[in-house]
Amino acid sequence: MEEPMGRRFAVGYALASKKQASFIQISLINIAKEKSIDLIKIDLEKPLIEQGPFNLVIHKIYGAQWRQQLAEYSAKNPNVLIIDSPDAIERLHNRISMLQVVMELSVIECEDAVSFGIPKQIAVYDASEVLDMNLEGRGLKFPVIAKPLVADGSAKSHKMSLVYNRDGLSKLKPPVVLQEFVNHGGVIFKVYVVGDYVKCVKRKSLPDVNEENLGSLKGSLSFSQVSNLNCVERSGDSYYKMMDLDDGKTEIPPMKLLVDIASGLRRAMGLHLFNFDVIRDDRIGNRYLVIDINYFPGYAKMPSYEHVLTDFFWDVLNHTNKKEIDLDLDLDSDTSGCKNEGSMLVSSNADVDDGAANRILVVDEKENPIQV
Ligand SMILES: Nc1ncnc2c1ncn2[C@@H]1O[C@H](COP(=O)(O)OP(=O)(O)OP(=O)(O)O)[C@@H](O)[C@H]1O
Ligand SMILES: O=P(O)(O)O[C@H]1[C@H](O)[C@@H](O)[C@H](OP(=O)(O)O)[C@@H](OP(=O)(O)O)[C@H]1O
Ligand SMILES: [Mg+2]
Ligand SMILES: [Mg+2]
Repeated sequence: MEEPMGRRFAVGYALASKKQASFIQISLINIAKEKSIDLIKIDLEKPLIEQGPFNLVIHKIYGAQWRQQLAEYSAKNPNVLIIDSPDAIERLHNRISMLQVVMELSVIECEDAVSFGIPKQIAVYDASEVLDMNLEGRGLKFPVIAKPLVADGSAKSHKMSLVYNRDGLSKLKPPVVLQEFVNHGGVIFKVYVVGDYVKCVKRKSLPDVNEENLGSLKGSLSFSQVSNLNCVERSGDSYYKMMDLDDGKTEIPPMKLLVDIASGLRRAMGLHLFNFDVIRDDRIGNRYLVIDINYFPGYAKMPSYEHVLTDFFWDVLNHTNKKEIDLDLDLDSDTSGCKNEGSMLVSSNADVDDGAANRILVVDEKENPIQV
């Protein structure tokens, strides 16, 4: 669709400095400009209400103050799109409510023998609960992953531990979620969603745990952001070349399933910009588990993200009114219209020095890297 002559759109972005540095690449600015879209930084030191005018505001900022600013801005500028609503984003800040929504997607029809779900998990709120907890009685068995209950973007919220046995439980600092560790062949699928666009990439994950070795393993092992460990500064295409895993043998989950989950989540959560992590349960061949959902993830790691995001901005800016965008989440029931790409790897990392890429690094209690 051609833009009307002379009409330009302003997209204000409010992002933490690290996110801004990775997302606001010159390539994105230029591609958006060609489509008459100007990306404008929102100054977080000044009241939002004094900035603009914007046609669309995108944001990933935490806290009550920012929510208040958005509410005031929205009240004064009811026709400006805010993507996404802070209330809708909030659900992803708690690892229980985050995955609960997956369980509510009961309408998805799967091909023969293909199923999806979430790992068994329980929330532990109090340190005293941990010590005499009967895991088995609560439907869990070792090993489990302990994840901070709160997923608020802080470094702390990404600090996890793989707990092999009862000894490992004593070190936990509730509130945490204890989630069954599911062997999945060391590969994770990251499914990026941008409106109705869906893209799946493969990354390295934690290696499988052999049940026979459980007795001999020390209590627990700490780790953080495993799937981002090979992340390098973006330069040209090198970001995703380094990170995407081209092991030549792991097939991605059926794309129809991923697109259906993506559009189900989009509607159920009322969000346009997120990704979700999927593993294949090694115990049951065609069972896929959603283990994490992230708001406004690292899109710059997604091939051609500049075009994908620019097309998305263009689409939402050209809906005739704001209501239509909000309703789009509920009314767009035809998933066959989703733009998705069946195969994940646009690039091969065969030409990349794979020395580091072949290792999974975890950190011990004192943050020393260990190789597993
Ligand atoms: N239930 C599970 N079974 C097996 N491995 C898991 C499980 N949950 C998490 N993992 C592993 O731990 C890693 C981190 O878990 P998770 O994605 O929940 O953390 P996160 O810090 O929120 O990640 P992100 O950086 O994607 O936000 C995953 O990428 C995967 O390698
Ligand atoms: O720190 P928080 O607010 O939790 O957000 C992170 C997400 O949790 C991660 O999922 C993002 O990495 P991926 O895009 O590889 O999933 C990660 O991407 P980034 O490190 O490239 O910004 C972050 O968006
Ligand atoms: Mg994750
Ligand atoms: Mg996460």
